[in-house]
Amino acid sequence: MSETDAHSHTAPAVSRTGAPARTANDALVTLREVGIRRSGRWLVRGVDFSVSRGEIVTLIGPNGSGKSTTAKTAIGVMKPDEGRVEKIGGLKVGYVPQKLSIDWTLPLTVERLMTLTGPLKSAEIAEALSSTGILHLARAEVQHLSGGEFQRALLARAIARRPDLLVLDEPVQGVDFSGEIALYDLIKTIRNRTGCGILLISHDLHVVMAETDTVICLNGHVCCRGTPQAVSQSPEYQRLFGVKAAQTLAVYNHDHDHTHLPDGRVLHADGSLTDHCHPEDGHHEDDTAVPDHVHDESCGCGHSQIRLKRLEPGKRDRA
Ligand SMILES: Nc1ncnc2c1ncn2[C@@H]1O[C@H](COP(=O)(O)OP(=O)(O)OP(=O)(O)O)[C@@H](O)[C@H]1O
Repeated sequence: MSETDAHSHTAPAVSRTGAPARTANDALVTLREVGIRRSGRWLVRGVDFSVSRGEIVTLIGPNGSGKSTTAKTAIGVMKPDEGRVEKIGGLKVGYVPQKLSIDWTLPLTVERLMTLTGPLKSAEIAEALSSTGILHLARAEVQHLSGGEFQRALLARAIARRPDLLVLDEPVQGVDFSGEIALYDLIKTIRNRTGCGILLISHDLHVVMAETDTVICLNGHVCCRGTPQAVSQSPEYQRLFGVKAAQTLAVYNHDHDHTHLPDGRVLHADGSLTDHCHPEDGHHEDDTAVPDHVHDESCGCGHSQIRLKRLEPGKRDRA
């Protein structure tokens, strides 16, 4: 799609073509003016972006806007009818598809699910399950997992082979709100720990965590792109999702003000150690924010490691 296309409008701080500087270097995969045509119609056209190491790029857009098509094209499952996809040599991809064909009537353990797409050593399985917090479910039947546990199992399978690029097509489906936040937090942790690039698909911006580096808003073509805050303010996003959506949009940020040590003690941001984390112990910052936290059983005190803040559009919390 050309720059003069009627659907391409450049808004302040949201560039139709200008991805952040970091994407120019070290790109794992780059889509250049990609178009996919099926049954005589263009599903997407003029799609242009890259994902670099350590970068989280999120595709948002309405149903049928071409998010999955674009992700599949990025990893080579679909071939472009115009434009091209460039990848670094030997690119290793981990993929969590939107739909999975599993025969739910057959017994299938989490361990077995991990190896359905190829062999893995037990140490690799254990490490991946441990990273996603479900090592204790290794022998559990997949059909008995909760929505959040199942998504964690799929994530574990995708990261087990240490991919350079992780492609996650709606990784929070079937997960409740606090579970969504925890999963996005986990995805960010994986990115921070491994340095992989992540291409994430989400329906809309309100669940996209502020740590997403670049949001690309699709509707058969790239409507706009930029940071979550910038995209939420762009005329293209507001046209697509409605001004009300942008006004009521909350980009959720969280910050860890304490760390749980292996021995059960809690290391606070000010360097002090306590046996528990109590909101009233004076270490927590601004616990009056609404909503200020979700319950996390691992905390042991009814207070969460993850604190949530509903931000007004355009405002950014502490990193
Ligand atoms: N192989 C195909 N042949 C024909 N049409 C297709 C094919 N694959 C996808 N489509 C159509 O392309 C459009 C985009 O589909 P896609 O799954 O990429 O959208 P999406 O943005 O991921 O949607 P959703 O949010 O509902 O998951 C849809 O109208 C879909 O019906």
